[in-house]
Amino acid sequence: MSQTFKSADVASHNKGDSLWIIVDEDVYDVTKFQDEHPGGKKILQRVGGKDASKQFWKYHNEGILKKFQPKLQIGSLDSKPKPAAKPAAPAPPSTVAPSPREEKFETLPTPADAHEDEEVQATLDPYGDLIPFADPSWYQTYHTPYFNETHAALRAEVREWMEEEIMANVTEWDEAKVVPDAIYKAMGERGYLAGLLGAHKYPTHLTNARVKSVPAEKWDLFHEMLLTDELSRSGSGGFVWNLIGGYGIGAPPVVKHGKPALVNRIIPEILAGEKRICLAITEPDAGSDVANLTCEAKLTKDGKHYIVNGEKKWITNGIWCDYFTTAVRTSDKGMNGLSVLLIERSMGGVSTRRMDCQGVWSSGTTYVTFEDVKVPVENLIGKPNQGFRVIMTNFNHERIGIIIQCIRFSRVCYEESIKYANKRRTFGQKLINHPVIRLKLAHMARQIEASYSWLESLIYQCQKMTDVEAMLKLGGAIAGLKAQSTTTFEFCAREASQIFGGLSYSRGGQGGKIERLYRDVRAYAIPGGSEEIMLDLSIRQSLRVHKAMGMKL
Ligand code: HEM
Repeated sequence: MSQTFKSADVASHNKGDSLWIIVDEDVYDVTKFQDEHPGGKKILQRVGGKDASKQFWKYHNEGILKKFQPKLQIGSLDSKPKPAAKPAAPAPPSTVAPSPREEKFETLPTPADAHEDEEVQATLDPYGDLIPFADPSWYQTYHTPYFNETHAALRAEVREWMEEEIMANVTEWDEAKVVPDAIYKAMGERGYLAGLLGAHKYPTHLTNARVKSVPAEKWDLFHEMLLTDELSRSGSGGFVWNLIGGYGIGAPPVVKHGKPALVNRIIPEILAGEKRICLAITEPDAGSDVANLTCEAKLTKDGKHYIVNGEKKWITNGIWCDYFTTAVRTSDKGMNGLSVLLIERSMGGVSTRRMDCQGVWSSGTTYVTFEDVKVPVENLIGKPNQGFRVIMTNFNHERIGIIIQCIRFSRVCYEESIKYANKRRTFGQKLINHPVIRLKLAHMARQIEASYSWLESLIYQCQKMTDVEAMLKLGGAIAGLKAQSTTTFEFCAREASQIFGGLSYSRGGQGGKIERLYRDVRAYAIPGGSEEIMLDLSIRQSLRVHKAMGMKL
């Protein structure tokens, strides 16, 4: 925005027929916009020709400016400092430029002997808004044994994308119940889909896409965790599930247990973001109780195909998917009669319809029917009647994804609340000065930090173990943390809602993220194993493992 104005130039545009306002030293022409302003036109006219920054920030959050700037901003005041030139390539993590709203931060001197201690890594530069507990502590100069410069570089890359192309649109997409295909495609091109496979190594053999800021050979599970975490800053389960809800649970079983010919045929296009895949397990009558699934697959007499008939319900992304990683019954022996088949929409007999749900609107929750779908035996994932094992191995990855999202959504609730509490005044005080509000924030923060520390430690264990070892040894703890993170999310959404009051009861606006997340809670507390099932499993499974280790009771 090259045009500059003096305050006096702006002052003359103070009537309905030519109405300009100033926000943060930028000049906006709201003449045409005033009639559509949701807050009314009179309120704009009252500040016509003036600096309306104070009033603007009282009623809006940052997203509004980002969204309307291209349309309404006509220039800046001559008093506004010129922005620093943007680096051409992503800045190395040690020189990540603070955003204009960031405060300058003086890094405390590090004890010289810290570098001699191998266990203590150098801290990374401060990043983000530096609100305590609103980001993981390693963003805020605290020591970390898990994250290094490659993680910091990925963080900068993803956050830049989110800020520039995603954040301002999330509400609109959620209301429209869809995310543009171009965003999913970008997930492929940016190498993010490949990085989210839950594999210990970046799958260079299946894709040419690379993550710009992280060399493929350095990719680890903490990069994957960070990627999901940063995507979740959107504050929309619908957005995150649209991008990774189906893919993140539908693709890994194929890559891990599918025949090489099948993997090589379908996975590259999926990783490129050109084709979509989902996981179809749950049925109208069987959720966590997977041993009772009834969708049947009968082998043809010539042994070359399965004929699949049955229904699947609450299938994330189903309406948009080309491929369905599907649990089917191939014999009547309970959990020993399940198999997993990769069903392709192009085979015919596959119908999908959108389900209207309480939350995660843009995720495409789907009811699927299979009618005499003829599936070649080459599409069997794993061995016949051993599908239960494939499904179980997948659950850890699914649950960890849910945990990461829930913890970040809890942080979003906390962050939005603490920002709002620092500007909203009641009874002559800012909300933050009321102890009852600080108590709410403290209860949110303690649960967020406890959950996140457990998450980091479990990711580290996963990084060190094989999938099978992790499935056996960590299944209990991961189930426990899933329940911990969903209850934390529910708590934070509720408390944030109390802090925002009516603003989180109506959709959109300042409390919009809270209203949406409050509706999204159940989409996390129920699927992937409900809280009740998770808590029970956490003890049962852990006891079983520790008995095998030689536990003495
Ligand atoms: C660039 C200028 C502005 C734009 C683009 C804008 C945009 C919007 C939008 C999109 C909303 C709907 C609620 C939301 O999504 O947050 C809104 C609501 C509102 N705006 Fe503005 N606005 C501008 C300036 C102002 C100014 C200067 C004032 C006050 C002097 C103001 C007062 C309000 C009020 C009171 C509401 C209703 C808030 C509520 O529902 O709680 N706006 N505005």
